Amino acid sequence: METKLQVALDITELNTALEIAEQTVKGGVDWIEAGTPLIKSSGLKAVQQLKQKHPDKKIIADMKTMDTGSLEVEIASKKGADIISILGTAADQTIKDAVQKSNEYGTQIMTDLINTKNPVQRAKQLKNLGTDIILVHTGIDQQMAGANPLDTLKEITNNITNTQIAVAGGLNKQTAKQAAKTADIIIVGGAITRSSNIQKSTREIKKAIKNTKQTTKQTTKQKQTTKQKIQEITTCNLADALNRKGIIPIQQVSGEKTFGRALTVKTMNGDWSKPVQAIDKAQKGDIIVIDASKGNLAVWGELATKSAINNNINGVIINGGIRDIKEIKKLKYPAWATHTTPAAGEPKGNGEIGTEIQIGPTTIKTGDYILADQNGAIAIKKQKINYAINKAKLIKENEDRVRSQIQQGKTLSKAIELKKWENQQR
Ligand SMILES: O=C(CO)[C@H](O)[C@H](O)COP(=O)(O)O
Repeated sequence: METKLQVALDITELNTALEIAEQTVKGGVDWIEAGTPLIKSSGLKAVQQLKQKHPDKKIIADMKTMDTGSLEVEIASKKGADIISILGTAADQTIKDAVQKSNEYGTQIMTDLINTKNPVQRAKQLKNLGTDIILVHTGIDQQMAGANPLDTLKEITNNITNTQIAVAGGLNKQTAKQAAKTADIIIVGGAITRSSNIQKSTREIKKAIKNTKQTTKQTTKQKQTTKQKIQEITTCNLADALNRKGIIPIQQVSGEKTFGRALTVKTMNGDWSKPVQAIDKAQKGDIIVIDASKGNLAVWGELATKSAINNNINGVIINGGIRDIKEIKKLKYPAWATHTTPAAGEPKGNGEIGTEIQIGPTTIKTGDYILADQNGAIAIKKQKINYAINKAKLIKENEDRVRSQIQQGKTLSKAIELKKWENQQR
């Protein structure tokens, strides 16, 4: 069987999902999935409308059923689904009921191995329970921590035969191509739905999975670095990704966006001794984060800035005052502070470098990451950095989709189907 390309419409606005589906069909997609978020926000009319508009395409209802297998397969089948997804972690009885009901309706069951402890063992059981397609799947939340489905796919395809294998989880053109060497169905969500040209990206992925014999070494080469991802996101995306955690309440004074590890400094009002000593202690690429308890006197100015530039320090953030603004701006140095003032204090040597500090609601430790731009600054715990950046990028790509709809003349309220989110209980 030729490898199939299935687009996963994991979006919450039905009209947008239908428009995207249209484009993917033009790009040569084989199967169309009503993603779980789409079904949960718009109901099974998403499946119904997709089937009405694309009667020749297989429509997948990504129900992720965990219980009442028979009932959920029945309602999805009645609405026009050709394939219904059931969670592999569901009870065997749920799977059996789902399979039986799908046989009655002439539909198929795709069991999703997402989050299964022993995927190979469970896949064997699912096959014996009569499931038609086994899906190797790394969920979107797991992807944020850097996981991908390719290793599990290898294990599954080495151990399971005579059953169709699907794969999903952050696949892009390169990884889809690699996966298509062994998988029968390649499921792609974000790399198509969040791309700026849906038709083109569908066509490219479709083409890539056809030529699976060619070398696939480029996976790692093409992987975006943290630095590249940082260039694409803003602190607003990051604030959304972190549910408003880590906000440092300060204002930009000078320079552009910056990113780096925090070197913390605790000092007192106007005491610029420890901040200046921190310049000598900081590593290349660090950001000096000073807590001067919003003191009215400046603890940083032009000379400290010049010294920080010499030491390749990525910026300064001050819970307190800064001065020499004209000069610092001229140097384009990335600087944030609570206020500007012409009055500096004196170097008394109070405080500590590298100690935990608290600015507003946020505790910052040396080694935490900082992203700062025109909107403000955010501290990210080092254990959360990959998740935070990946999630922020995903949020940014979702916004891009809305952005392009506005560009095409839709109002914001229409593009996001705003009314749908109103609390209808009240
Ligand atoms: O089922 C899903 C999430 O649970 C997605 O549809 C699936 O992961 C494909 O989307 P993406 O390519 O964005 O990961």
